[in-house]
Amino acid sequence: MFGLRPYPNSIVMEEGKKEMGSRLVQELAMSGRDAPTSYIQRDPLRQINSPPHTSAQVPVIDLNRLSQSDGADESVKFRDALQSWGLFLAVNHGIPSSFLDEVLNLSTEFFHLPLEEKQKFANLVDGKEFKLEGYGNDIVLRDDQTLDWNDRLYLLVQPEDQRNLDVWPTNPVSFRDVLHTFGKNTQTVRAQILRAMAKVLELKEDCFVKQFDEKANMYARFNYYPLCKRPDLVFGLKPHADASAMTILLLDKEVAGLQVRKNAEWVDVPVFPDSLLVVIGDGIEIMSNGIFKSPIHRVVANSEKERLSVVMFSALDPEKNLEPLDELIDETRPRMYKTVKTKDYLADHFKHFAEGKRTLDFYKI
Ligand SMILES: O=C(O)CCC(=O)C(=O)O
Ligand SMILES: [Fe+2]
Repeated sequence: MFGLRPYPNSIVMEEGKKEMGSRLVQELAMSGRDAPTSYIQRDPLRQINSPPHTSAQVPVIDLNRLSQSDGADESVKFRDALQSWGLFLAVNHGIPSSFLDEVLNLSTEFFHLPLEEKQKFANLVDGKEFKLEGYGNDIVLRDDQTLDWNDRLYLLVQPEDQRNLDVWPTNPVSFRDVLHTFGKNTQTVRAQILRAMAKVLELKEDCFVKQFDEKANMYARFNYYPLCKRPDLVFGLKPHADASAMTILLLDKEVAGLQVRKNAEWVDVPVFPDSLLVVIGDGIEIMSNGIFKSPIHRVVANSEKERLSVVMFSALDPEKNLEPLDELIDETRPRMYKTVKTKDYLADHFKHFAEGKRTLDFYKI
């Protein structure tokens, strides 16, 4: 989804709306009843079952080769992936596969806990005050909002001193430690990618990496997609672009479902064990002055298998301005986006996501 914390980070939902939003999808799925109308896609342009027609395949990039002196061909692939796809599957990223398995297993264990156990970390207080962090589902801001068929756990991971441990699960017991380590690992992978981005644009190596200072935000979003009886009518996650600067995802090892929009078609992101999926967010699209693309993507629901993803969103310090790098503006490539404070962009995105609009469009010059 949008991924990041809006400001303020706690909102009281209106009467009527809270009934729409306070049910967990897992409960709905277990009840065996049909999906409530609030989950049904009403927009005819958003056909769910449009099967991918294309033979285009999501690029796979070897991160280790990118940094080596003989990695020129990999750099060409990398640049093309960022410009024409806005995402790629990263292999040789340096995180041991046994650790990635642990992250996925613990996440599954959490979602399989009894409801009362998970509710201890709920994002909804007294059934109406919606907190951005914690376990639950979408805040409902509008009567005509279409909800998504997933429950999630959403946690600020960095800066470390701003963590809200009240909503960090203590069950499974190693959950917190593993998330802490995964956050550090993701940060290392992020730095590797940001340096490689600078290199392919022939810029100073640290020009992107230095934007992510110690106040930069990293959020984890654990998405759980229960079985859905009507995947033809309901999205696991509706089409959106990420408002982050960069998103690094650990996807389910067995069940696909994520699709990316490419050349006016939906392309499946394949199951690819031990890889990480790297998605450019609006932040990097803006900083790169539109050279790198923040792609539209969505998750289709599944009537036979549940699915899980662990998503790490990176954004700048909320107080920092988001704007194109000076080095990427000239007469041939004029500035394409207005300057906006990161926290204002995120707040806007939060509103636009509920309305089904794309935030980036409001900042184009
Ligand atoms: O679950 C997935 O595969 C994608 C999740 C996603 O796009 C998001 O959380 O922003
Ligand atoms: Fe996303």
